[in-house]
Order: sequence, then C-alpha cells, then structure tokens
Amino acid sequence: MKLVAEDLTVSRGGRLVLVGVGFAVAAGGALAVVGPNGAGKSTLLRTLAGLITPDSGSVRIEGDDDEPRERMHLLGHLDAVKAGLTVERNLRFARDALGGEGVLQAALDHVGLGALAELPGAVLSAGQRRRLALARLICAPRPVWLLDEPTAALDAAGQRLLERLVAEHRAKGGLVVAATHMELGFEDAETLDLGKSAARSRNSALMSRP
Ligand SMILES: Nc1ncnc2c1ncn2[C@@H]1O[C@H](COP(=O)(O)OP(=O)(O)OP(=O)(O)O)[C@@H](O)[C@H]1O
Repeated sequence: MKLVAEDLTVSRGGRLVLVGVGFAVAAGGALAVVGPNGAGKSTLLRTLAGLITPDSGSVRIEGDDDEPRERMHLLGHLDAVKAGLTVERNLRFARDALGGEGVLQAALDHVGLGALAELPGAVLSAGQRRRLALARLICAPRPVWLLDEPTAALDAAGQRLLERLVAEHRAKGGLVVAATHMELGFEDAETLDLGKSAARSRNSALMSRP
C-alpha cells in the first residue's frame, strides 16, 4: 500500500495555497509536513482526506481498491468532542461513524481516560480531549492516519503515548502524515517542508478565481 499525492494545487478563498505539491508514503512510513503558519499544512491534510477538492492533481492509495477516504483517519486540530455526551458516548459515536469495532473501555484505558468514561465531554481538559481523539484512532483502525498538530496540548506522557501508537500503527503496515511545528519523535520520518515549496513563493499572490 502506498499513499500518493501528485501535483496538488489547492486554492482557498480565491488564494493559491498549494501549488504542485506531491509526495508518496509507503506502508510503514511517516511524513512530517512542516512550514510556517498559513503555509497550507492543514489544507494539505484536508485535501488528502477528501474534504477539500484540489484545483488540480490527485490523491490515491496504491494497492488498495477501497475508496481512499474510507481508508483514512483525519485527526484535526479541533478535537470534535460533543460537550453533552459522556466521554464513552463520544467515543462510541465516533467509532460507529467510522465503522470501527474497537472495545471502548479498553481504548479509553489505553489513553489514560478510563476513569473518566462517564463524565460529560464538556469537562475534559485540552490534553484530555486530545487523548480522546487518540482513542478514536485505536477504536476505528484505518491504514492512513492524517494527524494535524497531534502533540498539541499533550503532556510529556501523552507525547510518548502518541509515539507508541504511531510506532505500533506503522509496524502493522499503516502509514502516517502529520502536520507539525514540533519534533514528533517518529522514527525515520520523511519531511515535506511547505515553506520551501513552490507553493510558498507563489502563495502571497492574490489570485482571482475564474
Ligand atoms: N476556509 C478558508 N477560507 C479561506 N482561506 C482559508 C480557509 N482556511 C484556510 N485558509 C487560508 O489558507 C492558508 C493555509 O491555511 P492552513 O490552515 O492550511 O495553514 P497551516 O499551515 O495549517 O497553518 P498553521 O500552522 O497556522 O496551522 C492560510 O492563508 C489561510 O488563511
């Protein structure tokens, strides 16, 4: 299996954000997407996930016949916790929506939220919300993880947990693309620097959409 992005050009609000971005990540691989604020890291992840349609270019998963977006798991930087649902219900909702079969309590225990299962989502701290998002990755296994600032709000133990989850995922043949401002500690990760790409130099031009 291989995730391949080819010659992606993406505009937002009439402005070119990405121009001609391409890369490939094979099973077991990891790609860190870096670049300054506004470089287009989140835009790239959302385009890979099929949430933004590129102006041109393509995203495909080689060696897999399923619809690409069915094989991807996007962990956005907003953690999408429903305030009125319990932690366990939040996870159940996400798992079922993603078609997963993971055991909820086991996943919550794994990310250190086991004792909080019956609390409403509203009371979770920022780091706990992030840990709940990590539990979604466990409960609904998908081979391609798209992680937007995955270490945001995580304490040192949480960052090690993330590193372990990613290492286990890659060892099982999964792959990871992560947008980040931090050193992630993912072994042998490749880097895509959007600050250095052609996109950046052309990014400042205000484009009028046809
Ligand atoms: N919904 C939108 N409508 C119009 N422009 C947008 C929209 N979302 C993002 N943009 C613009 O697209 C550009 C890239 O934004 P994006 O969020 O992808 O950057 P980023 O590299 O993830 O930034 P950061 O490091 O700050 O998270 C920015 O100039 C931003 O203003």
